[in-house]
Amino acid sequence: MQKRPNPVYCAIDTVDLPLAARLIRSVAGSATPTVGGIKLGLEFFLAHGAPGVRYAFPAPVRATGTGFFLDLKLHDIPNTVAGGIRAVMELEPTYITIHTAGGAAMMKAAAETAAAEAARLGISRPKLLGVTVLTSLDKSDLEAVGVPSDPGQQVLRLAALARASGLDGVICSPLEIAALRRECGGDFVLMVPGIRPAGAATGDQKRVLTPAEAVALGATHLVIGRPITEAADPAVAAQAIARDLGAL
Ligand SMILES: O=c1ccn([C@@H]2O[C@H](COP(=O)(O)O)[C@@H](O)[C@H]2O)c(=O)[nH]1
Repeated sequence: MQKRPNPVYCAIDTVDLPLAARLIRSVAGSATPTVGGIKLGLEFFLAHGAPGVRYAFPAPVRATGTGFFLDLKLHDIPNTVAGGIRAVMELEPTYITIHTAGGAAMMKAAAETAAAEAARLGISRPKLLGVTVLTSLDKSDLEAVGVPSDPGQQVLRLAALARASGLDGVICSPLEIAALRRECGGDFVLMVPGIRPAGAATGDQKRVLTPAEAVALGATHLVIGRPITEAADPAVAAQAIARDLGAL
């Protein structure tokens, strides 16, 4: 039977550089990777920057076709965010995140800068994804910061703004996938954290579903961190998820 592409991006959230390199090798370094991509974000990038990315996620591992999601969640004035995009382009990320709450002008500046820099460097343009409502937040958290809508409505509003501003997709929780697919169409990238295999600890995540549920609803990619990286054997944990999704 034809295997599906593996939709799982494994979140490597650690400041321990050798550990990050080991984790990446274990899930993505073999001839049959157990994840479709690697996500490096705030914690890792603040500690190790671009040299750390090149060390922990070297070209031979990327050459297996493993995607690279650089989850920096940029949020500043348009000129500063454009500069941030320029600064990481040579790492050739597949995806970069910016906060939709930074507004339309910021998102447009980021999208235009990514396209112009990719052309100048002769590399593929990274896809820009807008962070909507963090998956660790629920309705009462939104109310506490002065947003009276429920998370579902707020995510739809921010995703529409992201799309109109030239972004390729958004980060959303699994609970918003179906509505976003209806509103934003089949090509809009839905990168979905808040994913927990049945029985796994939710930790600080509040809007969660299982990997199979999120894929059935129409997620493009799933972001899964601790259920893989904190397992006794991360490669085996990732393999079980991939098998469940028909991707191995
Ligand atoms: O709304 C968001 C946006 C980003 N994330 C990131 O995804 C992973 C999830 O890790 P788990 O260990 O599977 O909870 C993490 O790197 C977050 O920074 C998110 O969870 N929610």
